Amino acid sequence: RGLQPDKSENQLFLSKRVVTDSGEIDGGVLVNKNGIIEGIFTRDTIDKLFNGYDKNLQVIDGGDWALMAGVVDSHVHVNEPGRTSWEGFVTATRAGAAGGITTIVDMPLNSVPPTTSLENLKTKISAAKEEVYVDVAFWGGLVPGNEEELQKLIKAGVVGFKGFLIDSGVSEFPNVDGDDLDKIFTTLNGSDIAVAFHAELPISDGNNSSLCEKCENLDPILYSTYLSSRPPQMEIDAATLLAKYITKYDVHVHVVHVSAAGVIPILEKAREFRIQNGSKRWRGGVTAETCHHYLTLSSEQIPPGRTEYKCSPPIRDINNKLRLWDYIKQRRIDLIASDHSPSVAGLKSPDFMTAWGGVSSVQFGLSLFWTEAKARGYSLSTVSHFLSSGPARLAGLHDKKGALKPGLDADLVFFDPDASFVVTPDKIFYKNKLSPYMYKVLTGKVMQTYVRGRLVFTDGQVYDNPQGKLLINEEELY
Ligand SMILES: NC(=O)N[C@H]1NC(=O)NC1=O
Ligand SMILES: [Zn+2]
Ligand SMILES: [Zn+2]
Repeated sequence: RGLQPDKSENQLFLSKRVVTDSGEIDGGVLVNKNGIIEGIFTRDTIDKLFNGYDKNLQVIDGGDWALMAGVVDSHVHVNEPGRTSWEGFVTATRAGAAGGITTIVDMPLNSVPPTTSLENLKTKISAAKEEVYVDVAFWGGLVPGNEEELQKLIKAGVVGFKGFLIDSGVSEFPNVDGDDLDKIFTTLNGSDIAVAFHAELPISDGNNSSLCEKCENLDPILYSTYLSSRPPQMEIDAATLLAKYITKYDVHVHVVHVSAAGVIPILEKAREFRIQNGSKRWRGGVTAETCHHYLTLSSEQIPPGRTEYKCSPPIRDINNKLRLWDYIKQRRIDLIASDHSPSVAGLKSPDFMTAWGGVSSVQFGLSLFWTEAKARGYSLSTVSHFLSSGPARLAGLHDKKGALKPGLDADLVFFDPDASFVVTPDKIFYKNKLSPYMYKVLTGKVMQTYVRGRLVFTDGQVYDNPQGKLLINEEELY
């Protein structure tokens, strides 16, 4: 596919279902030449204001397709440079475009080097700069001893920091422990940005804290063996530790990929303490994310040897999944992301104990969430709340991204909420065509994606000339 049409005109996107924060309207979104939303109008107003339409106005009529804010996926492991055979900026952002994702936020680990210093961020940026199909922002990484890099990374425009409380699976990104946490929280006290944690703590049984003492005699081909090696208590213990820091320091703490539902009340108690003490931060500066795989899948349905389902924390039982959905309903979870953490097929051998932990799903988030959400009676506004505005708010991008509102970037998706499709390898744009959703039927299909008013995906194809930008402070880098 060649070049897309120039964006030299104002545009009017029409839809019978324009999805705003407060519900759907029959109307349109006016976008200026710079790709910024000028206004949202009802059909009546459009007929009056744009009577006969201006010659210089390009009208794009989606008809019955819903018009939504682009998805912001705040949790994507792009892995470039260093593990580019696992994923890369070209493939991850093309997959994003095909999935209605208009901004991804890259995780600091699995790339070599990891994003733990300003120099390393520059290395990553030179890899990303060549070609991105949607906008890309960056998390910085927290590892033992990199405190002096944090302010530099903030200046360079990282959206926040991410650290592990348990082995990360890659040796160049060691986890942080008690002493490191004291330093990190002291260094970042009062800062605006979020500090995100992979929140599992190893269970210590006294003298040995191996992850799988008791599982050694169990069959590693069975999912249940892996599941029993990472019980909910590991997430509960980590959340309890973070709650202590939340009450001591003024830092936005975000827990990524909550699987164990019991984490949520612990974080809420810590948030309540913050709010009682006058915190003016969004959600008291305590937020929780869960992922599509925890809301879509459950442990009972994972076949032996199918390690494309392996991730950490693990996918738990159906009761846990239903509790997470209750928290979604009650808006006690703040956002949903993919945690797309791919690898090459060779690392996904049938042994659950040794296979790479990570699910690939960037590109399918919108349809995955809608498949479950529609069946539960949720609106598309709810979808945008969890997939667009929540993640944009976490990443501090809410003045540019995440909603259909005047002044924000015209990152738009035409979504057919009634269509369905089967996930097949030929539809996948990310690099390694592995997925726990392979051959599953999903409801809701991304028809077109626009980044700042520019068409990047249509008719199942991504346009060849990339329109994405890196969301960094370029002038602070060189
Ligand atoms: N290193 C890495 O990406 N780990 C991720 N994979 C996963 O399943 N959970 C993670 O945190
Ligand atoms: Zn993680
Ligand atoms: Zn992750």
